[in-house]
Amino acid sequence: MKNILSIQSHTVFGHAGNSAAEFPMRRMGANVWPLNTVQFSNHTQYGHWTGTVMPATHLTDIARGINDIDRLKTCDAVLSGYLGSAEQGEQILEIVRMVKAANPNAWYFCDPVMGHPEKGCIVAPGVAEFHRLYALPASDIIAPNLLELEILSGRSVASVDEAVQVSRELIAKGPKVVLVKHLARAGYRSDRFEMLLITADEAWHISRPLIDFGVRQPVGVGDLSSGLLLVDLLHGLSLQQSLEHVTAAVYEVMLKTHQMGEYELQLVAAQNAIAEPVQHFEAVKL
Ligand SMILES: Nc1ncnc2c1ncn2[C@@H]1O[C@H](COP(=O)(O)OP(=O)(O)O)[C@@H](O)[C@H]1O
Ligand SMILES: Cc1ncc(COP(=O)(O)O)c(C=O)c1O
Ligand SMILES: [Mg+2]
Repeated sequence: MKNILSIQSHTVFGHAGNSAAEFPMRRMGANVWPLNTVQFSNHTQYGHWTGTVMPATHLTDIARGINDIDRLKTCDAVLSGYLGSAEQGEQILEIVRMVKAANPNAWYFCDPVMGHPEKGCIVAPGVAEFHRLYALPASDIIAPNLLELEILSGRSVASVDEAVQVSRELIAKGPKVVLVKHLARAGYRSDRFEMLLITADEAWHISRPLIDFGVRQPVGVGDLSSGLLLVDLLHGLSLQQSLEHVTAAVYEVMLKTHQMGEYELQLVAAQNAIAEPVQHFEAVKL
């Protein structure tokens, strides 16, 4: 069994952060150790929420406790996502160092959640800078959406070719794999949802249909995509197989959510389709 220390938000109601990633990762057969950066009533795109941002040292305190019982050496990957404060970022990198000291083969998978002015995802000040300056070089795999790719690289990205080029610039700074989770306006077509999976010498493109959710787009899609990709790669799937599985599984969740007329991702209802999607999309090597 693979063990994943997943450091993200927890929403008591609905699905974002760990509340979007934990169950699907388990459903795919990985052990998940959820470590929550915040405990909120609901995700921030509702516009208001209640709850608490964990003190930054709470994160290292928990990791130290796992080290004290000598289990950190069984951790195969640290996954980070939505942070409650920039200070938490420093502690997460300390945790990555602790895990890698205990298991030199462990990976650090960073989903650089930065907030989204148009969508209304709200993230604390300093978190974007933390991801650009410190998390990027420390990561083994990084999974930005288009805006995050532009902020990480300091470059504007208007096409698939540019996205590949800029991803390779990120790879030169640390990570070995870049997942561009949503190409949006930089994709080939405006009526498709497109992603890229890039290494130093491979680039894979995939696309699936867009579903009309109106103005209320479901949240947590990125968190779900990152979690599933990490499990697939840990299980030894190829880049192509992993990208195809993530795309189909997330599409199944989106379809189920739309069919049920819900705003929150219907992860439990779609669980069998996450594990064995009926949908299939082919990744194309660029
Ligand atoms: N098939 C689909 N049809 C319509 N919208 C989709 C589909 N798949 C994903 N989305 C939407 O695309 C957006 C992806 O968000 P984005 O900001 O690019 O990444 P992240 O989820 O990491 O924030 C989300 O708002 C999600 O609801
Ligand atoms: C608490 C919380 N966690 C995580 C996210 C990230 O969600 P997504 O996967 O859509 O980027 C959000 C977005 O609003 C959020 O409010
Ligand atoms: Mg995201």
